[in-house]
Amino acid sequence: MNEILRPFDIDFDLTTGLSRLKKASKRYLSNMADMFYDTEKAGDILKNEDPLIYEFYEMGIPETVGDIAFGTSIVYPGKIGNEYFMTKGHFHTVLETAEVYFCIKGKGYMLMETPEGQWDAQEFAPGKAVYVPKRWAHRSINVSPTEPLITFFAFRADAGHDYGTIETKGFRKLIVEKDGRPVVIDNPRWS
Ligand SMILES: O=P(O)(O)OC[C@H]1O[C@H](O)[C@H](O)[C@@H](O)[C@@H]1O
Ligand SMILES: [Fe+2]
Repeated sequence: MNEILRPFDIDFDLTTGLSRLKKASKRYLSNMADMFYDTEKAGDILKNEDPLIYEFYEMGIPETVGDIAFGTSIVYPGKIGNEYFMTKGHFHTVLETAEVYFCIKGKGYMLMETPEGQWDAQEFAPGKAVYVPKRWAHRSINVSPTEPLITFFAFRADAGHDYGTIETKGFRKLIVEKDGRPVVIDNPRWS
């Protein structure tokens, strides 16, 4: 079906990243417990609580060529062990599709890697845009102890999400806190 949308607008609050008009999708620790490398720590936390790690908007844009999917993504502050709260991260199913993120609030990184093993981490700060080229898997990471990381994203609406690779192998690199600062380390569980 080639649905064509009418023009519309939507609000995103610059302090919370949330819209008053739409409901966000929420990911709790229980939805991604074994994506944090310290799975034992994640298990311990889950015995008492199930923290909200991030929220993002799926606007229901048709997944057709020529459409652009967009929304905000809000990663909350926190850590599992010394690994910061982050999104699951994904490749695009149509690998040859890029994405752009604009940081509205907070402090963090976009961690990226290609299937061939290149990796990169670009800093998020308010007013900075990060370009995720085609072929690069991407994960947002919030390194602030107090503030949410709020980004606005836009990508080709038919790109799709490929979670499988990241769910089974993880990213080659992790961003963790060491001596009070974020550092990039090799993922001990990557294989
Ligand atoms: O899909 P995740 O890796 O869980 O990240 C959550 C969301 O983050 C970003 O903002 C992307 O642009 C969305 O397409 C994605 O679904
Ligand atoms: Fe994406």
